[in-house]
Amino acid sequence: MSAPKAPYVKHNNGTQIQTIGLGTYTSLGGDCERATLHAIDVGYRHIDTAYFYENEGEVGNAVRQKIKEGVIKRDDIFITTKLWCHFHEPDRVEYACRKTLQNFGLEYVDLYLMHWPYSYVHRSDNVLMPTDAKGEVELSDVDYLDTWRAMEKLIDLGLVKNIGVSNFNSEQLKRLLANCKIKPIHNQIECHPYLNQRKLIALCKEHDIIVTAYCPLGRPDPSKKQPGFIYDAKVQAIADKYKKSTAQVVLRYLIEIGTVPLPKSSNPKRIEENFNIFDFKLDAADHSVLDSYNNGDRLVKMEHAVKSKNYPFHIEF
Ligand SMILES: NC(=O)C1=CN([C@@H]2O[C@H](COP(=O)(O)OP(=O)(O)OC[C@H]3O[C@@H](n4cnc5c(N)ncnc54)[C@H](OP(=O)(O)O)[C@@H]3O)[C@@H](O)[C@H]2O)C=CC1
Ligand SMILES: O=C1CO[C@H](CO)[C@@H](O)[C@@H]1O
Repeated sequence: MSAPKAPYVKHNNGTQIQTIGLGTYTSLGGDCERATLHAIDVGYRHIDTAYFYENEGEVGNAVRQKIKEGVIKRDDIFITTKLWCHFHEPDRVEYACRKTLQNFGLEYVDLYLMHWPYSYVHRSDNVLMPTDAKGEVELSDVDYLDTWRAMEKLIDLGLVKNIGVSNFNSEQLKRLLANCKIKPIHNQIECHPYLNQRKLIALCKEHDIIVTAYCPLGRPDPSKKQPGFIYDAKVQAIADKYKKSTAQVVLRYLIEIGTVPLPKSSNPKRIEENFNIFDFKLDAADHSVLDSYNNGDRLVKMEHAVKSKNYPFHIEF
């Protein structure tokens, strides 16, 4: 299968990242491996996973198989994974990263993100959401600056090529930028027409931080009363104009407003569809329609962490 071309964004440090990545959250039980294999054949060179998704092994199997088949070399593909909240104590960070690399069966990852700015207590490596007797998630108060300093060391150790953050708000980003040796190259945030994040994107751009957009399709669900914007008539009208699907229109929108979307799919046809977006461009009128959906609705609220001083969603952006 010949791979269609997808553009790359370039960071000031020389790192290049394909402007679309395969999301993998909830891809499990072989689906993630099959999805990653297919995505690589289709032309994806950017895969997003996390320790929390419990599928790093499946991503690693697929990547190693494609390297073995000669389809890609290791440095053709950009793999992002994330440090989970129970590994934030600085003396757990290197251990967590090595464990992740073991899961992948790889020697390094291209990007290691701090998944959230808040932290949990560590009960065991496999207890991802530790809860107390009342069933409440046990938060801890590790300062993300301390976690970050431990992440900086991973670069010198050769375990990761780049480091970044996820779900950081504007104040957390500014505090981190003012107190770090190595600046984050990424902030991965929820971004879609209901929450288009213009202000946070602008701040990131100012500081040379690439924004990856999670939930780019808004986790559509046709069985729901409110199935999501990809089922909306106004988005359908734009899609008809370009002979594209509504998902393709939304992914283009996210690229054109300055993000790198990470659509998750484990369906071969949709994996192809989501990549086939580099032969059209939206016009100003389309942007106005898509901008009009921006009502601030967040899908991922993580309300169990609202009492943490590092909960990111108490402020506007
Ligand atoms: N840093 C963070 O805190 C977070 C990061 N993420 C990352 O972002 C990725 C994307 O976000 P996610 O939450 O998965 O949500 P998405 O918005 O990507 O939605 C995924 C859903 O959309 C369906 N879908 C995919 N393509 C299409 C299409 N073309 N038409 C119709 N339906 C489609 C998928 O079904 P199917 O598989 O059947 O195609 C799946 O049900 C995650 O997988 C993860 O990698 C996500 C949340 C938080
Ligand atoms: O990456 C993630 C996937 O979505 C989850 C919520 O549904 C988040 O907990 C997590 O940050």
